[in-house]
Amino acid sequence: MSHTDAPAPAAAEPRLVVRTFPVDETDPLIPRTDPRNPLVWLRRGEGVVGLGEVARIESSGAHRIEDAAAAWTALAADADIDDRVGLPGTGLIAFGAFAFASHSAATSVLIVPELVLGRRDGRAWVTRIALATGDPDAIDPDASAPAPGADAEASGIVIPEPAPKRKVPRVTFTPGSVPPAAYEAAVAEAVRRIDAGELRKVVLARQLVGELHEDDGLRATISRLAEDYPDTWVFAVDGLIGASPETLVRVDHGQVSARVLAGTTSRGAGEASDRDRAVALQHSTKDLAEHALAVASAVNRLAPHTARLDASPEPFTLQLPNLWHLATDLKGTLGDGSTSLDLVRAVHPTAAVAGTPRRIALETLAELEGFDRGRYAGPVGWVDGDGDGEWAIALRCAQVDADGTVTAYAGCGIVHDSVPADELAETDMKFRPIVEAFGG
Ligand SMILES: C=C(O[C@H]1C=CC=C(C(=O)O)[C@@H]1O)C(=O)O
Repeated sequence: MSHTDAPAPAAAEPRLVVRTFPVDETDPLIPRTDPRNPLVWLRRGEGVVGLGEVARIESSGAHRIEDAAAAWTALAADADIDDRVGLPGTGLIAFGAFAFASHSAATSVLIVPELVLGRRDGRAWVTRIALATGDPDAIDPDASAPAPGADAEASGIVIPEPAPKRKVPRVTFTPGSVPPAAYEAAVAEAVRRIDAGELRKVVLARQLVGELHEDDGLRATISRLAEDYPDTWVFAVDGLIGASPETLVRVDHGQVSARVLAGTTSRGAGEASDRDRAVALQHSTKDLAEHALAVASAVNRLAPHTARLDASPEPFTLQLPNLWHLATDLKGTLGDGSTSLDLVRAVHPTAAVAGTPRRIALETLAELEGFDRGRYAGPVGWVDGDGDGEWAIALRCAQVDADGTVTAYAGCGIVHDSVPADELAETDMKFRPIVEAFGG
């Protein structure tokens, strides 16, 4: 019997082989990521960047988050993981970005990179992820368990050199489908509906659109965001790029946290006027009402999953280079073994990006905005093999499409005493990070 007549072996399911090693240093991270498809998650210089792609989970529709979560759990359950660092972001991870709305044409993605470089708490690491088919001949020998004491170098892992610093690409933005006057009219209509008792709050956004001609300039844009807005989550996932100050939810070994933002004012010109603006924000009935609804939506959705959940007693003012926000931090303990993606599903969309009541707010914003938000205001972040992860709300961001179209988004919470011209001015403040990071 020739070998071709032998019974075919059962097709083996592909499985991920994951090796994390400590290394001396991975700084700077952003200049080492893939120039064309950067994967980035950073705050205050710490976090992870990814290169390459070994697996991608795509989903869409009303069940996009739970479908992705189930596929991820199945993929991770089978993975062969050797993590010699043991920090958040080491071992197996996927970067993710989800569409805001169930009806969106945008796909939601979880991307497993081939190489992850990270730094946290003064430690640096590299993770290599390979897809093995189960056929011993197909397994990359370098990706199988390294000999005891082997390090990244001995395992054949080469850390990419950082690219030289370059100027940010220049993108000229113009209003998208909602010109400024139409935005003001939409805000006025939302206030009318709120006053008529149809809903209490709705978040209305508008877009700016531009064209990117240099497809490898994105690392400079992301570096600029990280330099100018170090206290935000700077992210890049599948062309979605931004610097969000709002933590949707983090899960780390049973600990849950979130930062809820809603209520905004501009920075003052001098020190005294800047302080006055923050104090006025903290006492503004309009902003406090807008904020309280956002906190209530997050707390009500997280509470069933937590054994304990504490909120900072009063909203505090969060200073960013372009504006002040009202902020509330939530901290708690997981009560039901949920993963970070389970909690993402539970809380998204909060009233910081949708409104109250949620269903009516979603219908109202879809009608009054008149465009597909794509992944703007959706969850963006990462999840690990145990389900822990960090997720922000994709704000102060733009989606860069394969044809070079750049769509930036900004929105405002509208309540009964919102003034259309003020809300329009607020969107301009919120566009600033992303417009400037594209040379504007
Ligand atoms: C919807 C956005 O911001 C939200 C987060 C913080 C403050 C907000 C506000 O004051 O309106 C928004 O709720 C956006 O930046 O596009």
